Amino acid sequence: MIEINDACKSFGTLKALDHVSIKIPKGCIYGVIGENGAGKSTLIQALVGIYTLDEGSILIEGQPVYENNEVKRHLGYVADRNQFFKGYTVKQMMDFFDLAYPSFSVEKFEAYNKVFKLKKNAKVKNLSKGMQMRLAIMLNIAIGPRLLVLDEPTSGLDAIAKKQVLDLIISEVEESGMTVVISSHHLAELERICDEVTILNQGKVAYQSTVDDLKAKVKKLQVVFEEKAPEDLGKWPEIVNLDHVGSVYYIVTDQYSHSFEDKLRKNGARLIEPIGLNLEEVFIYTSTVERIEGERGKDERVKSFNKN
Ligand SMILES: Nc1ncnc2c1ncn2[C@@H]1O[C@H](COP(=O)(O)OP(=O)(O)OP(=O)(O)O)[C@@H](O)[C@H]1O
Repeated sequence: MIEINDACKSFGTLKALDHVSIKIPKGCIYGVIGENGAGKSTLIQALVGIYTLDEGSILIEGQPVYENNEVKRHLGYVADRNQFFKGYTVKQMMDFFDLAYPSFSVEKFEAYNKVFKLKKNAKVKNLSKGMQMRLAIMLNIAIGPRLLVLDEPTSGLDAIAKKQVLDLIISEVEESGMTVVISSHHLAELERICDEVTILNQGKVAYQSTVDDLKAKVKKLQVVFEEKAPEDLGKWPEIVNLDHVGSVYYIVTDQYSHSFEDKLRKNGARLIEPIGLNLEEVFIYTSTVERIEGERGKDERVKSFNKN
């Protein structure tokens, strides 16, 4: 279990993390998603013990991670830009990891490399960005980590390599029960592999949910009203985006339920048809809504979009 409690981190006056709290169950694949500059890398670097926090705490299985070698021994970290030793070959990097991590398995590395096919005598600096990313992922999974943290692991990978990387992560989680934290703005990929996600927006938690819940609550509805749409429709608290083409209204809600449909019907809706949303669209709609944690943890919402 990983507990991120009220994490705050500023760079000068910029709040890169603003009271972020996340609980990650063991064996979970957890997605941290957000736009450029949302704070994903800052959170990840605090999680792996590179940054200290200004306020709050991060505990991995009850232990702080910063300057804690015992915790770091069981932690794999794939950064968005990985640092390798200049002039080292793939084999030398493997030997280095074998020396540094008691749990590193050369056999596992060799098995992964049957899929990823890196030349062992190739110099790492001569590998493409995608190949370097594959190497970093193989090295870190071969540690057999309890926690694997990946910052934008699929950036720079072609479609086939992306699938291979994500499939490898899923099969390792199934086999070893490790916990994975993965950041990305490639949401379509996370949707496939993640159990839970936190959406960050300007350093704050904008949304936090299981992927299934998120998709069940955030829905786009196509609605036709008997006569005119209610005057105040754009002000309804359940609605995060509203559009219409002629008499057809497109309503995005982040509080979908049968009672919301009943409310629409009581207000003259004659036809209500859900339209599928993928996580990418869910992200776009929810990141326009800032959530402010109230004193008792109750969500109070400020809607930043322009209501019709
Ligand atoms: N070392 C630093 N010094 C100053 N500002 C920083 C530093 N690291 C990050 N920031 C700022 O903090 C904010 C969050 O950055 P961060 O890299 O965590 O975002 P991100 O969500 O990972 O973005 P991206 O998807 O572009 O990688 C940004 O405004 C960034 O400019």
